[in-house]
Amino acid sequence: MTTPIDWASDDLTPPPSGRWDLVVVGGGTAGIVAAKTAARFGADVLLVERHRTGGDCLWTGCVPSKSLLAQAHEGADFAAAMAHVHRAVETIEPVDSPADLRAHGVRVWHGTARFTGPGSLDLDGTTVGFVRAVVATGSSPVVPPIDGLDSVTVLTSDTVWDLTTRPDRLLVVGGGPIGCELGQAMRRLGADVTIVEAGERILPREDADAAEIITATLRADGVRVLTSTSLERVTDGRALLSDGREVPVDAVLMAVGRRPGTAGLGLEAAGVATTEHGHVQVDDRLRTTNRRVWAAGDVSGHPALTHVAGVHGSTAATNAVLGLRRAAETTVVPRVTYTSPEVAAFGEGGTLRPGLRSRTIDHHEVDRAVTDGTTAGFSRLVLDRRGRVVGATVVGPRAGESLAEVLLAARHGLRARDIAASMHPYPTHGDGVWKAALEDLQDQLASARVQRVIGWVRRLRRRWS
Ligand SMILES: Cc1cc2nc3c(=O)[nH]c(=O)nc-3n(C[C@H](O)[C@H](O)[C@H](O)COP(=O)(O)OP(=O)(O)OC[C@H]3O[C@@H](n4cnc5c(N)ncnc54)[C@H](O)[C@@H]3O)c2cc1C
Ligand SMILES: NC(=O)c1ccc[n+]([C@@H]2O[C@H](COP(=O)([O-])OP(=O)(O)OC[C@H]3O[C@@H](n4cnc5c(N)ncnc54)[C@H](O)[C@@H]3O)[C@@H](O)[C@H]2O)c1
Repeated sequence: MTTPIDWASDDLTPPPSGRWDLVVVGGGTAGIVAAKTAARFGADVLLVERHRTGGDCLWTGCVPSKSLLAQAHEGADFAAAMAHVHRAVETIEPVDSPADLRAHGVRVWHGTARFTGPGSLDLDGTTVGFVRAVVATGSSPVVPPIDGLDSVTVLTSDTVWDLTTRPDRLLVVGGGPIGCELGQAMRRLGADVTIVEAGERILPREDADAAEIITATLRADGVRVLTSTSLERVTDGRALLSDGREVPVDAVLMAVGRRPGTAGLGLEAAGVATTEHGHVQVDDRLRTTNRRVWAAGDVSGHPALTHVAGVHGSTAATNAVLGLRRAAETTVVPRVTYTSPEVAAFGEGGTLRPGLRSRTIDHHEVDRAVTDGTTAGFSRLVLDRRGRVVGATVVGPRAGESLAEVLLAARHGLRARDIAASMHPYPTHGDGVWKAALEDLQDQLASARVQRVIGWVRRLRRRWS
């Protein structure tokens, strides 16, 4: 996406080689939130961004993908959909702009940062010192070497937004959130789409029942979903798959995961260690092996999600500037795949650990799903022995929104009966979660112990009256 960034002349002049309270490397969600948080605490903050502030989420991730999906679900044509994508990015861009960072008291510099020591950075030839630093350099798509790939158009989530015409036949490699979202969007925009997933099912992080519904929906849309399959090579415009199948293709979209952004960052010079997967190694407070350096966002190995990057960016900056010891949130971390229907989940799920129970409401029992004709889905709560909410999966329209109350409940140790006790508007999709909580409450009430107490109270009342 080529929308230019409005850098001020100040952003293009290297900052004075002084010592900053906090230097933030990377101007994506994690870096922006870290820098603004630190500036709010009165720190002298320098943010260094080598490409464009806003990072992956704004330019190549959440914003364009959700814009494309919205248009695809409406049945727009490709050109109109892409025009909407670009408008949405331009509309949101000012919130992440250098101007907005400056308005928050952050000094912004457009250039590349590289650590030269435990308290110093090289900024394209200028050395600056720091008391503390936050690494927020994000991640980038992995493109595995595959024979003949250079004979077709190879797309990633970085480049797909530059397309001006729709590829007629698209092979998507990888059935994770990117492959499913973009695969469904491109199919609904008219492309012939095949998704090949090496694992036994798509969306491997999600509940198997959720993955089954998304597989069925994609197939109903006309997407070829091939699991336990990978791309072997490309010859003469045909993709040769591991199951022996040949699929004609115009373009291949690589969606097989991401690589943390640590190359050329000079982390060794700073004494910042990385994990075996190449992420910056952080402790539970997001501090690296250099006590003056913190890390947040995709580069840290925590789930690669914008809300995680933002919340952790704030935690890292707060710990760095104020010397607090706040632990990074890792338990109540929601994730949503924005296919139609959406898959929203957090916490415990899948095969349940001993002591946990689940309550599932099929959306055939949710009146709003019936009225809207969107019954492919379910709401599932996972509860501990005391009935506290420790996980959930919702599959359905706007499932991400249905998750909000469950997240609040989990964060505050509330029980299913607390959700059951709060009146919900009728008819909404949120009825699925409410009904799951009510069902659990009714089962508790039906237990022998509770029935004995109820019988005793009844007999007592009869005697008194
Ligand atoms: C297609 C797609 C859809 C997505 N959809 C969602 C979604 O719906 N919801 C969700 O929660 N998440 C989504 N994500 C994930 C989300 O975009 C990322 O988790 C989030 O943007 C990560 O933010 P970050 O700040 O860690 O990194 P980034 O946004 O990648 O920012 C890192 C920045 O650091 C800069 N940088 C790197 N090295 C240097 C250096 N040496 N010097 C200076 N600057 C440097 C880069 O230029 C970049 O701007 C999606 C991702 C993709 C690809
Ligand atoms: N809605 C959202 O929140 C959203 C949307 C898109 C991306 N994201 C973030 O971006 C991250 C990256 O997404 P992603 O989908 O690229 O990666 P991913 O790691 O989540 O999924 C990659 C998929 O590709 C499969 N795979 C790996 N190698 C393969 C091969 N050679 N052939 C076929 N299949 C192969 C994996 O089994 C996996 O299912 C996500 O983990 C997520 O955190 C979030």
